Amino acid sequence: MKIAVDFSPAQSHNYAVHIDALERLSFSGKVAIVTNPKVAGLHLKTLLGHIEAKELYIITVPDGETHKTLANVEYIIENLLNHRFDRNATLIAFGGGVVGDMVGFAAAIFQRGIKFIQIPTTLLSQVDASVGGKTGVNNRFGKNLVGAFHQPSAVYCESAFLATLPSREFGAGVAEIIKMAVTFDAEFFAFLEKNNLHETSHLQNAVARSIAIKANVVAQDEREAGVRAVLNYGHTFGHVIENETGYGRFLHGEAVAIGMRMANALARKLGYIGDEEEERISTLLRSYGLHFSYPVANPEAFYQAFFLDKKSLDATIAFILPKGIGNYTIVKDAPKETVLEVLQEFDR
Ligand SMILES: NC(=O)c1ccc[n+]([C@@H]2O[C@H](COP(=O)([O-])OP(=O)(O)OC[C@H]3O[C@@H](n4cnc5c(N)ncnc54)[C@H](O)[C@@H]3O)[C@@H](O)[C@H]2O)c1
Ligand SMILES: O=C(O)C(=O)C[C@@H](O)[C@H](O)[C@H](O)COP(=O)(O)O
Ligand SMILES: [Zn+2]
Repeated sequence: MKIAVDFSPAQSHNYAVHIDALERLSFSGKVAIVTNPKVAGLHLKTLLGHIEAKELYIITVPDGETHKTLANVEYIIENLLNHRFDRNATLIAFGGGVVGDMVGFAAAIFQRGIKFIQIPTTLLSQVDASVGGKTGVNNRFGKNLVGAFHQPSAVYCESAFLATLPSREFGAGVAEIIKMAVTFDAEFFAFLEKNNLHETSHLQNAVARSIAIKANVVAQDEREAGVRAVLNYGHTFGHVIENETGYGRFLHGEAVAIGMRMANALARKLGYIGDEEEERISTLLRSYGLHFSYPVANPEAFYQAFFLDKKSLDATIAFILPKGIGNYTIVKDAPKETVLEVLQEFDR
């Protein structure tokens, strides 16, 4: 199957997301596969069987969110310079979203931009991170605060790679799937309520639907001037949680799941969803182990951190909230007291 990411009329960077269709990839210029030791140990041999290149290098970066740093992007770039890479070169991001975001950023800035291909190996990176061209790294101030929009030239999602994924990582990917259903597609949400994604055919269906939603959104609004911000549902809160907890306690998808429940509590207080809708979303999250307790230690500090969010413009915070199920609203005037109430009451 193939899903187009079509930026018409500016078609220069259109590409396709290929699902279970990885055959032979041939390159005339130099190629570097960038991965981490875990993914390399599990799947690199399989990938190498699909690559044909005169000069191929493997670059490994350390595993984990704490390593999604500018220093590691520089490490990738120095490897490319050592091997005399030029503008005809291609990078292949082989791993989860951490590898994908860093490799995409390295490709965006190496000699002002070279091609890269995403071969995502986690559920989260297949349904979300590999599509749409958001690349970048974290720093001590927060998540993804340094980066660039740089679209891949192709994405290959192979379900076979997911066979080795630990169950917590599976759940983290489901969180981003639920995010897309809550905000864009009530029918998809009902599908998720009825069908367990541990069953292969349901998972295949959900992966394809999520990618189609994401492709459609980013094609309309590549640089997040409007609708793309909705893909940030749960993230305004979730990114603060990831940063507060040192990028170690929760996986990205888990922090987003907590963030979605915080956003839902705000949406309920502001009248955009009712108790029943809030409960339906919580029940679905709970069924994938995504119902974590997170008493907010310092609500004021948590609130101040929202101003570092990239959606915060001119000192205004933008909250992405569900409006019923399958629809969204972007709220820029949420009263501070109401937001603080949500944070104070959360999980107590
Ligand atoms: N650019 C975007 O649009 C976008 C979207 C969503 C998330 N993200 C970013 O993606 C990151 C999260 O990505 P992630 O959830 O893939 O995390 P990750 O990249 O850290 O991967 C999760 C873990 O799974 C391991 N792994 C990868 N593939 C495996 C496999 N097939 N079998 C066994 N283990 C495997 C990794 O080595 C890692 O330990 C965050 O940094 C987040 O900010 C970016
Ligand atoms: O593609 C997008 O747009 C998203 O917001 C997808 C998110 O799941 C992802 O975590 C993204 O990296 C967050 O974006 P950010 O701009 O808030 O860093
Ligand atoms: Zn995300």
